Amino acid sequence: MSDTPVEGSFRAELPRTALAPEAHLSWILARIPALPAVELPLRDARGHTLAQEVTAPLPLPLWDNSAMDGYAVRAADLKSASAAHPVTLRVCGEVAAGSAEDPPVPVASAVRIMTGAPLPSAADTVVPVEHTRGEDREQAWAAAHVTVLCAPHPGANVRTQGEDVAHGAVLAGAGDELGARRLAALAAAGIERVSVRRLPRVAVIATGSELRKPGETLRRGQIPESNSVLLQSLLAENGITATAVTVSADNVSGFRSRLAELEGEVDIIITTGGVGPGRHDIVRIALESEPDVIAARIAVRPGQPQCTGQLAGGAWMFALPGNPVSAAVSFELFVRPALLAVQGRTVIERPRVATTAEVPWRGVAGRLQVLPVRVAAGKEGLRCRPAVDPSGVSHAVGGHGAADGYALVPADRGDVAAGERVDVILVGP
Ligand SMILES: Nc1nc2c(c(=O)[nH]1)N[C@H]1C(S)=C(S)[C@@H](COP(=O)(O)OP(=O)(O)OC[C@H]3O[C@@H](n4cnc5c(N)ncnc54)[C@H](O)[C@@H]3O)O[C@H]1N2
Ligand code: MOO
Repeated sequence: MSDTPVEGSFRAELPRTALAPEAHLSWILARIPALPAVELPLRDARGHTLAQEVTAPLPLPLWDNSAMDGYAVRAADLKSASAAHPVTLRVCGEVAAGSAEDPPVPVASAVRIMTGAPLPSAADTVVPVEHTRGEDREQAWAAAHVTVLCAPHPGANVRTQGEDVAHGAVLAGAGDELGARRLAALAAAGIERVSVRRLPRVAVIATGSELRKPGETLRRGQIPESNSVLLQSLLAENGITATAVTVSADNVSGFRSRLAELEGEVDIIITTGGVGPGRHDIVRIALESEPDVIAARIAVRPGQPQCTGQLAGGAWMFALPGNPVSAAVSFELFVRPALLAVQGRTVIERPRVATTAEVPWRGVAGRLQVLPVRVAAGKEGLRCRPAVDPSGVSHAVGGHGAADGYALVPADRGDVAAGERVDVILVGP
């Protein structure tokens, strides 16, 4: 019995004209729906993207305060102070961090002050305790009279109100990612809740009748399935926990039922496999009835065949090729930027770093070559070398596992010679 998944006719070819990868990404970004804003407590907002600009409701620092443990003084009282001619001031109070007091500082007097305590209004300068002597040489702090051994600059060791962030200044913009540092800045300014974009709900479906769980006994023709691990992990690297991860056989009706189950449950579906022109390439076949999904051939290697667009059920579909490195490169070029764009992220491109090719390799005429590379730091900057054989990249999941970057060789560049400059995006281990 034939296990051909569908009978009858279907488009057996991908479009002959290849679309530039930039044009394909622009097509996606112009259509993929943006996610709604939600309000979250600051502590739950890490990894989210701000939906609105945030301004500082309080200045940072909140008020003038001490940067040192020492004495709050009037600098004018200490103009003549030096180790040879110390000046003695009367100690008339103490403020610690948390104190609400504002003790007076009469002329020729000082207030003991601790780091972070509000500077008394009558003082303008702090002298660190190390630059003073108390009455008792064994004891650093003075009880009633402190002797100052140097003349401080007016304003020394004072952190002035708003010197870090002025009241009302922009702390973070719409489209900024909330990482640890930004969250701490918002918390310091007294912000408790933020308006962020909801994270995308993403389902992964790996398709292929040859696929078995890693570790399972394999008969001829079967292989351990790896793309779902790849995609689930790439999503996690982008702060997204996959809503559902499934592996399905090459069967059009089974695949369509899975899409129907996911309707309304997810924003984005990422599949791998079955987008080629083969008779069992069921993803492309199942998607032919979707009016807003395109089957495209992209001028890139690897990652050439792609089906993408909005399903009638509402979710956005990224049907990536099954070859493991093709799937990984497709995620990097098209899915990752789209995941950021739907969250309103301002910067969606990864920075490119300049490297030197350690060895020569053949380019891919007429297509962007995305070559997995290993990047190392040398005396003259970064160097890169292919992590896989450049002539057979798309299936080379093993070598790809050791890559930490992708070299981008433009379609019109030709071959790469040893010692030439190559742009690389660093993707990490
Ligand atoms: N006549 C043509 N054949 C092919 C063309 C073409 O233009 N004309 N394009 C080639 C290119 S380029 C690619 S890329 C692939 C796209 O293939 P599919 O998306 O249909 O992927 P499959 O055929 O299902 O699988 C390809 C390959 O990858 C292995 N695979 C698939 N899924 C997984 C998984 N989850 N884990 C591990 N390995 C997986 C699969 O066993 C195949 O070896 O088509 C070319 N052919
Ligand atoms: O375009 Mo395919 O993705 O080369 O392997």
